[in-house]
Amino acid sequence: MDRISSSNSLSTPRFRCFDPTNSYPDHTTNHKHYIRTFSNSSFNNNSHSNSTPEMGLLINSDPKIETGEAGYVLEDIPHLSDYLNHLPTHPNPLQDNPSYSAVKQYFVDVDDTVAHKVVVQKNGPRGTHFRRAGPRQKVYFQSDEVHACIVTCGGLCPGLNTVIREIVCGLHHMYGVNTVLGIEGGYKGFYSRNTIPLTPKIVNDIHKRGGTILGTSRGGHDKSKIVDSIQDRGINQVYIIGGDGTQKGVSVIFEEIRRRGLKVAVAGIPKTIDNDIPVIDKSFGFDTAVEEAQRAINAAHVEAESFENCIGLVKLMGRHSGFIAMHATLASRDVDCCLIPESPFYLEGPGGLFEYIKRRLKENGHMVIVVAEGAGQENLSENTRSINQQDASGNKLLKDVGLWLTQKIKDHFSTQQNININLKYIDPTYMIRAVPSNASDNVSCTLLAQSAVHGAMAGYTGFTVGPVNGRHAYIPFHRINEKQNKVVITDRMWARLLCSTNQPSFLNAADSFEDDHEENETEIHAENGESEPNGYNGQSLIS
Ligand SMILES: Nc1ncnc2c1ncn2[C@@H]1O[C@H](COP(=O)(O)OP(=O)(O)O)[C@@H](O)[C@H]1O
Ligand SMILES: O=P(O)(O)OC[C@H]1O[C@](O)(COP(=O)(O)O)[C@@H](O)[C@@H]1O
Ligand SMILES: [Mg+2]
Repeated sequence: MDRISSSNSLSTPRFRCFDPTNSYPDHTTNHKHYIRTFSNSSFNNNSHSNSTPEMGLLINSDPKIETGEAGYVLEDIPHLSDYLNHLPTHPNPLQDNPSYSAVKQYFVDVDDTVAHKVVVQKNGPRGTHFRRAGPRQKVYFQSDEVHACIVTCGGLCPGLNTVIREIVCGLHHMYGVNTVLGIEGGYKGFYSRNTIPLTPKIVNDIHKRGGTILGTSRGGHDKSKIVDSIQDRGINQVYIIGGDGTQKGVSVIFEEIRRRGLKVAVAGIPKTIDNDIPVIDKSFGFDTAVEEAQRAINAAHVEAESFENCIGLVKLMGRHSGFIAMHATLASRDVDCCLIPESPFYLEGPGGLFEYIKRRLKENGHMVIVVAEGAGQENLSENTRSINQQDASGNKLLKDVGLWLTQKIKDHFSTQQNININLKYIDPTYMIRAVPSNASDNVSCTLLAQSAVHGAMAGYTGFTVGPVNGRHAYIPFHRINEKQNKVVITDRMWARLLCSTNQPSFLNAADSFEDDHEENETEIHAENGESEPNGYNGQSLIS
């Protein structure tokens, strides 16, 4: 097995994945290949161990990348045994669980990996793969040894409570774990808030409620204090549920835990209503958000139909990624125009928004516009745009594109066209975020939680779990944190949307898009190479 830095080699030898949770004769030699460990004496969960490489622990934090035949690449995740010697293993208790023991295939095979891309060319390389999630034959924790904790960070998203519930129940029912702590109020809760014990009884009904029973927050990520708190409490499995910001925070926490040489498994569970996390097919809560957005769009349509020259305008979530707006538009069929951050638009002149509005009102007497919150920010004038203002987590604060559009449309039609426009603006953001997850998201949450639990019990650490082409995989942080997932407007999904609304593409007359946004275009093409042809990360909703 070779370890490489990046490239796909077609000439590498035949390969067998090394999985420390299954017994193979080449176990030790293989693993020592990329992580050298001199000692595990620094493992001490009761003092703030500050082991450094100089003190005896040599830690390689490079990505674990292995190659195989025909351009096969495995982007692997860290394992506790990478930096801790002589960790005892135990048979997986699921082997005695009647639900799992009957069929061997319920356990993950050592060679199972999940392909990042499913659309491939006949002679192309096999490409990037991730380790498949699921139960292993061996575990690295005994049931009564596990002290787990769960924290939720960032904005709300439907399904948070379901994930909490299923981690607690998964640990208890599958692995006999009884000690799970809830950290209240996001990252800062590790050092400034109380904890609550979580048992299957306490979490029994929480999936029916919106929000998170643990509370959440932005900001307050203090790596040292968080890891101190983890050590002080004797926690050895950390489940962190949150979005793109949170996953960056998990990565930092994991690095510190590894630096201190702690036997603590760290698992990130991606939560993003905006669907802006790369690699994974989609995040839990997304389907619920799209479904809930239909209510706002329906209301806008009813209003628009009822008044003369009426426009229903709905602002949906999506700071940098227009997935909710795009899918809500495609689902609704009542939307005449969808504006997203990835597709710059303009108001005046041929091919612009005003021209289109005028035509639709003439043809139909009313129209519905859906705008993602991050759309058109480049159009908002300097005095309406909040330059450099950030929330506690460092996210740029956006101005309300809905209010801006409302004003611009009204001004334009009353002064320049002498047409009195009725405009009904709906911002359902917090109503959408606060609902409980729907049935399909509940299933996603359950699978995510269980995959995270299987991974941590098997000693894996420093990973984010998520569906990749419909199969759950353990994804290394560098892949999750390297970029944001965005709608690729050169992919066919955007063409489908343009076709369904019949709106202008805003591409033809916008010379500025080609000239002034050269960097943007490069980015779009680069991303296009990374994404599936359907414009979605993985599984297509509409093929
Ligand atoms: N680059 C980063 N490094 C460490 N922590 C971060 C980073 N970015 C965000 N965080 C922390 O992650 C948490 C959630 O981030 P935020 O952006 O608010 O929400 P989300 O995770 O939903 O994107 C916050 O507590 C924030 O301090
Ligand atoms: O008002 P808040 O709580 O900062 O949340 C608003 C933001 O939350 C989101 O819904 C989700 O953002 P996160 O992924 O950072 O949680 C964004 O679409 C929106 O801008
Ligand atoms: Mg975010």
